[in-house]
Amino acid sequence: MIELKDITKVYSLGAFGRRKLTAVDNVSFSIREGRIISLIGESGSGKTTIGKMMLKLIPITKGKILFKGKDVSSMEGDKLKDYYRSVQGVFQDPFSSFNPIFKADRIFELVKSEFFPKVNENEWHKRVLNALESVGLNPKTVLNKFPHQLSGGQLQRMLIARALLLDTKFLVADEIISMLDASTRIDVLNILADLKNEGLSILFITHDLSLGYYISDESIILYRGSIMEAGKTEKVFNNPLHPYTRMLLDSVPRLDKKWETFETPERRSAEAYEGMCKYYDRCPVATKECGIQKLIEVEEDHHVACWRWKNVQ
Ligand SMILES: Nc1ncnc2c1ncn2[C@@H]1O[C@H](COP(=O)(O)OP(=O)(O)OP(=O)(O)O)[C@@H](O)[C@H]1O
Repeated sequence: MIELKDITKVYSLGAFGRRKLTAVDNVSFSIREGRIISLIGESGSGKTTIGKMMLKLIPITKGKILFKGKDVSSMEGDKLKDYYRSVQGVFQDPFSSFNPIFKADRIFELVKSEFFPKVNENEWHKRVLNALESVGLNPKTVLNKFPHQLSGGQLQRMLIARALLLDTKFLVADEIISMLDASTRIDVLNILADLKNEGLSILFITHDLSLGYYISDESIILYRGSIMEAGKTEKVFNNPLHPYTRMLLDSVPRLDKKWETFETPERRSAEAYEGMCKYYDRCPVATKECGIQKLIEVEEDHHVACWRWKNVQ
């Protein structure tokens, strides 16, 4: 349904934009209907940049994004509007998506005036009630309230309801539960799982491995803008073959284990990894032969960007 082909994003930095930063480097993946893919990586690995390019919030430097086979970058006017009926995003901080001086349900009125001006008020009200109920919200508790009178979890669910009003087929969910407390997190995760069962596809952006494992069919592990490992979630998590994925999984705190210090390999110097694998400076199994790595299929539905994957213990 949505396909990223060799996507690269280079940001210009500094006063005259002379310094360049490659935030996303030749990334390709696709998401089919009714699937959840987790995009997992530490801060700065390029997750949000990928989500923003998919939502056309920032331009792509190189590569293509196809939605149902059509190039997204050339969409304008009515075609772009159609795209936004199908593809929507929900972001980490629900408070920043609401204007504090207006009631929170104004987000629904804006959807109506922008996308459904001809739908009559009664019909629209019914649609809003349905959307709220499908994300587990009682309309009486959330309608007619200002954002500060609602909790982060309620606001986040209202944003998901807003996306549903648009008949969304694909949702970019960028760290949407990081700011919620544990019990609300599970509620929102379960809502996403229900929506997936109804055919919604989701790019679930997270730095939290356990959330990715809990919810997704497939997982992509990103490091410095490149995919290190990707595949079916069970394969990536139960048989991690990239040293970076191993390191990430080893650093997840476990309830049955007390904290202990790990020996981290000494970092190699930054110059030493010019033309080398992106993980070269931290990798415990790296050798001087580790050039720029491409994804290799190591088994069905499991790809790893490490030629030494057999040496990863
Ligand atoms: N507008 C921008 N201009 C310049 N550099 C940017 C811009 N936006 C992001 N970056 C840089 O691009 C890299 C990737 O950022 P991005 O926000 O995509 O990462 P992330 O994995 O989503 O991180 P986080 O989990 O902290 O949100 C980072 O080094 C960041 O500093």
